[in-house]
Amino acid sequence: MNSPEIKICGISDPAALDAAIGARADHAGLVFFAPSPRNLALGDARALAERATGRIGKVGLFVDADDSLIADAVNATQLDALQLHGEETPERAAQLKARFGLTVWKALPIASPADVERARQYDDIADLILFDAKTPKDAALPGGMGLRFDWSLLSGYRGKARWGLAGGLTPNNVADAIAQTGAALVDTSSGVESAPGVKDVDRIAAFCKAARP
Ligand SMILES: O=C(O)c1ccccc1NCC(=O)[C@H](O)[C@H](O)COP(=O)(O)O
Repeated sequence: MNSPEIKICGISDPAALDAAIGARADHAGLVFFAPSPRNLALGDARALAERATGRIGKVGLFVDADDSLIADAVNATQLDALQLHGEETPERAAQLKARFGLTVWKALPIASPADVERARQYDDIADLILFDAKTPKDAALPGGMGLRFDWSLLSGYRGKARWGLAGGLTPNNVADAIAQTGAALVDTSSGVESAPGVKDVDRIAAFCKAARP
């Protein structure tokens, strides 16, 4: 089994951050999307980022955000990466990469082979493609809903960019997900929570141990 990088997304309190760091996760996801139960006010994000810097990667999560929101978040937290989780086009992703000079992850919602094929449009732009489960059209969130997709859809994927797997990953299924897909990174949010937006430090530890025994 390959040893993938681990991202714990939707970190919103110091105990969860310390648990991710203690479990040797590689990235902490900080959500800047108001409808999310994990959304961070800039002041809270700044405090978490100060605790994280030098100990874990800081990935800012945005959904079709304008430059000013991204700039405010970057200035407050010195993000290491931007995760674009909306309808951002390759051109928008390239524009943000040029403006902020940061690593750019593009999340793609997956439910069909055609959805996977879209990754090719970001091949020379995104530093990582994050394959995530497509959420229902009327869903409040485009991610972070604990939904899985059919991992076999990725078996034929041969893009240039590194790619990661998200969507419904838990301590109980992440080892299978890695074995089945060979993902270079695994990402979870709901799967390590006791309630939406409430991270469970024991589940964070269990997820990281299962992903990287
Ligand atoms: O986490 C959120 O609240 C969120 C809101 C809006 C867009 C994306 C969001 N999360 C992005 C992530 O990277 C999640 O970790 C990913 O979607 C997997 O979430 P889950 O299925 O809950 O593990």
